[in-house]
Amino acid sequence: MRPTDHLTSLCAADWAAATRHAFTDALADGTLPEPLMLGYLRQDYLFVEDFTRLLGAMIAHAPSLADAVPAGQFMGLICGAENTFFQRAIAALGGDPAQPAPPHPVTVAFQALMREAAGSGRYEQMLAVLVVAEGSYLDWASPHAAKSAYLPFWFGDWIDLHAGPGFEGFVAYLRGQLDAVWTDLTPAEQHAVEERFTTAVQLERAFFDAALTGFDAA
Ligand SMILES: Cc1ncc(CN)c(N)n1
Repeated sequence: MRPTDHLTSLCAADWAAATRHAFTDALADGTLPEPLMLGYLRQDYLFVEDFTRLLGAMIAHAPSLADAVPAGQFMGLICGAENTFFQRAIAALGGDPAQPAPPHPVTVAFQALMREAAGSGRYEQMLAVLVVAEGSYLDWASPHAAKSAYLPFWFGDWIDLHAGPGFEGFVAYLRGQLDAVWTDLTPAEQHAVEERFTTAVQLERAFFDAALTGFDAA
């Protein structure tokens, strides 16, 4: 079994819940109330800030230029099209993208996880969080890719950013990086990756649970 399949198998119920969630089902149907999407995007913009720093740390720790280039290209997407999406969508839904939301406890927990991974100095720890963050989004968004063109852009573009051959290739690259380093890790290091990975999946699930309830209600 691939190491990244082993990691997913450790938290299969949470993975399934995070990738087949009522929040994303409603988003893809276009029935998600706009205030819930706005609350989600304002919290997720806080997530993206620390995600960007984590990706930067991962690039800094990549073993070679070839190992770093796909992540460097993805950084351009995050700081380009995705950042612009947040600003456009939050404004269109009635928010102010220049006013950060008060962070919800789930967002705070996710920020802490990403900062710990980024500060660990350990490539595999950084990859554990990145594989979850991008792999879980690929899994929920891909089945809905054909619907995106018929949705308001704040739903449709969010699906498009997480589906399609380019994003599939990026997730495959992240998984390949983690798979490649796994066998050289000590049992303690592998256990630390398992902890980081399963915690990240729990938080992905909790993030969508909170988004469905309404972040602003917290
Ligand atoms: C919480 C969360 N996890 C993952 C992603 C995918 N980039 C995201 N935008 N937000």
